[in-house]
This record gives sequence, structure tokens and C-alpha cells, in this order.
Amino acid sequence: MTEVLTRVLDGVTNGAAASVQTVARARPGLAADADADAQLHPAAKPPAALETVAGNGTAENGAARAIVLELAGISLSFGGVAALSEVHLSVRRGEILAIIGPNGAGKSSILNIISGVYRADRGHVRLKGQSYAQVPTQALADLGIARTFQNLALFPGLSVLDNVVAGRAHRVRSSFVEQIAGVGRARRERLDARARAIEVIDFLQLSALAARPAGTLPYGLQKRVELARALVAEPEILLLDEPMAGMTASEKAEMAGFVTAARDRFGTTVVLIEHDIGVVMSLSDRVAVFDHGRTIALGTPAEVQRDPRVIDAYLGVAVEDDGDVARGEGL
Ligand SMILES: Nc1ncnc2c1ncn2[C@@H]1O[C@H](COP(=O)(O)OP(=O)(O)OP(=O)(O)O)[C@@H](O)[C@H]1O
Repeated sequence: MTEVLTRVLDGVTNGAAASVQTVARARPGLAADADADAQLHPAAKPPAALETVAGNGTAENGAARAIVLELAGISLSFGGVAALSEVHLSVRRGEILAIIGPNGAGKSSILNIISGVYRADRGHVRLKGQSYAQVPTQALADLGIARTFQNLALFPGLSVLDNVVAGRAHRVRSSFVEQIAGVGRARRERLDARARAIEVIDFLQLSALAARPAGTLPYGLQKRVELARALVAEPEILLLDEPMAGMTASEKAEMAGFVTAARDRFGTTVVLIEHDIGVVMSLSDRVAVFDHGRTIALGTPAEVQRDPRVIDAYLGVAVEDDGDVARGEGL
């Protein structure tokens, strides 16, 4: 029975990946991007750690790791629509946790609760020993959280370097006057931000493009610049909202590699929303599956892949009495 269900999910996994690629190909500009300056595709060689750590790097020892973020009984509704109902979720230090689920399942609402965009109707978020009904967005960086967005949110006219430096803005302690004068503490902060940005840019293999205006880069590279800008803040927890949306298959593989490498190098905990199930299964230590605002499964990729509720939510597959599956309406 399990074998049958797994085969069904495998089939969907391949189909989902293919359909995302089709969407990516159809994206205006992407074809042109593909032909763009070959230097723009520095055949992103994944950092060395990647070649040895194949996804799921912390799966086995995850249970022993400290909890860095906890959602306790979170409920959220918009008018009569329940976006989240009684969600409990603990995130462990250094893990890559993927949030998946059909459209409208509540995935973005979860990230918005964690990053303080939404205030829960009930329940709270626990971070650094504090409980919040609404996480204070202005203190997000100080709470160790950085986030990327579903749609690109770069300064297109600024260089890659300046975009990444902007990710250190929250560290500035010097006064406006000190910054204008550019001396003392302000100068040290500026040099420190630049040095950190260069380090992260190098880590993400963007050095050759550091002086280029971010807006002139192909889509996949702009997403990588966003990752750099989030990482330069040295977050303990990195929230990635569909970091691979609209990417080609090879761009997705590169991005997945960089996410894993960032976790391995900086010990960053990663919570991400991703629609490509193939990517999710190979990248994540654990997967939280949402449907209708509830967590319907939580476990390692192998565990959730076998879970009939997950298959049902994704495929509209009904498990019949004789153990066969009947395919309903898919995603
Ligand atoms: N700002 C909002 N105003 C009204 N309804 C909202 C708002 N944000 C989310 N919702 C509703 O809450 C439910 C969950 O939405 P959410 O965006 O969290 O789902 P999702 O899993 O991220 O979906 P998708 O994969 O389509 O992005 C949906 O029914 C959605 O319409």
C-alpha cells in the first residue's frame, strides 16, 4: 500500500518539477537571460560542503538540537476565512525546515506570523525566551531573523555589493551626523559592512558581478543576491519565501546547494516555502505539510512522502477500502 502511495507521489513530484520548469521557460525575459553574457552564469560551482552533504544533513541528530523558534497554538483568520488553525510548530537549530501545502494552505501566513507581519488571533511565537502575540517587525533583525520575499525586493539600480551592504543596515549604531562625517564609529561600521558583504558575495560566487547593477542580472542571480543580502545580516533564522520560484531546473539546483551550504557554514536555521516537491525532498531535514491552515504532517522527507494525508492533500487522492488509490483533482 505504502509503495503504491509513494509511487503516486513520485509521479507527481516529477510532474510538478516539470510544470514549474514550463512556467519558468514561459517567463518573459528568462529566455533572454539564458543567452545573456556567459559570465553571468558562472556555472555556480556549489561550495565544497555541498558535494559531501547531500541535503538532510541534520536529519539524524535533529532531535537533540535546541528549539530556536516555536509556534504555539497559532490561529489566524481574515473575516470568515481561517488561514491558520491551532498551529504548533517547533524549529530546531541548524535545520532546514520546508513548509509545503496546496494553494491557500496557510504557508505564507506562517512566515508572516514569524516575521511579525501578522498578529495571531490566538497563540504566540516564542523566540529567544520571549513569547509574542505579534513579533515586533522593527526588532526582527535583532531577534536574529532575516527574510527573503516571493517577489524580488532588490534595489535594481544599486550594485550587487551595495544591495548586500544594505542587509547590514540594522547593525548601524552611529548617529546621522557621524555617518555624514564618515569618521569614527560610522567609518568602522561602513568598513565592517563592506567586508562582511564581500565575504558573503564571495561565498555565493557572485564576486565577478559585485559592481553590476542588481537589476541587470538574470532572475536566478538576483534571487541569489537576495539570499546574500539576507545572509549578511548573520541571521540565526532565515525565512525564504519560495526562493526558487520561476527558476530553471539548474538554477534551482544551484540555489538549493547554496541554501545547504549557508546552513553548513553559518549554522543558520532555515525555514522555507517551496512548491517544487522534488527540491523540498532533497533539500530539507524536515517537512511541515499544511492543508486548510492546519499541519497535517511533520517529519523527515521520507516520512511525509509516505503519509497518506499528504498524498491526499496534494493529489486529491482518496484511499479506497481495497487499498488502491483513486486519483482526484490534483493541484
Ligand atoms: N491578507 C489577507 N487577506 C485576506 N485573506 C488572506 C490574507 N492572507 C491570506 N489570506 C487567506 O488565508 C488563507 C491562507 O493563505 P496563505 O497565503 O497563507 O496560503 P498559502 O499556502 O501561502 O497559499 P499560496 O501557495 O497560494 O501562496 C487563504 O484562504 C487566503 O486567501
